[in-house]
Amino acid sequence: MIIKMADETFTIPTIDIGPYLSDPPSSPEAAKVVVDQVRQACMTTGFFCLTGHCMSRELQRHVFAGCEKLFSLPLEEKRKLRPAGVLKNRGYELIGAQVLREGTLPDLKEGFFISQHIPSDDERALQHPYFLGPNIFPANLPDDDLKAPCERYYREVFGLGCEVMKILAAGLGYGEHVFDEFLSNDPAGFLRLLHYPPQREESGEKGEKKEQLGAGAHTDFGAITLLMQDDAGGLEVLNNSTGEWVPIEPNPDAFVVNIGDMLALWTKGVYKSNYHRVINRSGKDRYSVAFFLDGNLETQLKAFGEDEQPAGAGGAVGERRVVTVEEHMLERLGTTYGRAAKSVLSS
Ligand SMILES: O=C(O)CCC(=O)C(=O)O
Ligand SMILES: [Fe+2]
Repeated sequence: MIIKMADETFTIPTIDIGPYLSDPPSSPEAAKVVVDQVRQACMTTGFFCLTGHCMSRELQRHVFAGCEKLFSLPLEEKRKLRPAGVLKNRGYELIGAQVLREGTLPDLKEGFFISQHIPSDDERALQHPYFLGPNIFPANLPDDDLKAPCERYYREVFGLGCEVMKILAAGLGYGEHVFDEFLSNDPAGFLRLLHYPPQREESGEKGEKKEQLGAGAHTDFGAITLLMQDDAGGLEVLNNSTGEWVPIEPNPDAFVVNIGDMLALWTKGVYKSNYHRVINRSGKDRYSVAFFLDGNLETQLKAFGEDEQPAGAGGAVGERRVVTVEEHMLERLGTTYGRAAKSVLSS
């Protein structure tokens, strides 16, 4: 019998970025330590817990309180919160709408997307109707319960995400302006408020049912993700060399930051976009808020230091085509949500 030992080299560090952010600046040496720690995390697990940020605990609590109120609305109210037209990533996402891992049951979670509010007749929304458009909020929740804290949180977490991108740029060696274009032209970013009902570890008899997860194993599509989780726990990261799922313990002071597929592509896999999943074994409801930094929809995704290469999905074999951020996002969203539709149809 082979007994798998826990791999102590697979650690998800907690990195205090305070010395990098501090105003007046702390010593260049202290800022460099932050840059190096972040680079190391990106090259190994692709995950770190970020502390030393300026977001207030009060705002975070306010957003979580908003999540509870939103998700406890009657289902028929939540179902109405769907965007018009082709706009994705706004409004309510039903339990079971997404299958992140092929072969598993639809995820046991419900979500709600918020982004920058852009009126539907705005030129930017007309040009990018899939990702730029108006936010949707439930009419029967006071603005102060959900809209106001979430809009403020969105602005602040976006700012924090941009700071993380600066730290990444400082460690990458392609110059401090390497992400300037990506972060220009109304860069896209999305908040996803998430609710995971409690679940039993195994649903159904062994072998009879497919695996049920809160969120199936997946990598994130964008550049980076900043996640605020409550105290329920359940987020796990894959240690590829042992196959073990490593929990990320909740820390109210920390954002969980992870590298997404775009950074892996830019760095040709030097920065890891790692698999993670959620199983809510806490016996109570779990809430989390993910912020995905997806950037300038027109940016072409190609590895740093290369003029052109086939990137992402969508390019035919042998065709040297570079996809844009928008094409990449559409392809990834199409795959995971398409799977859920198939799974519902076949169940
Ligand atoms: O809820 C979590 O802890 C993780 C969510 C997640 O991985 C995602 O939405 O991509
Ligand atoms: Fe994720």
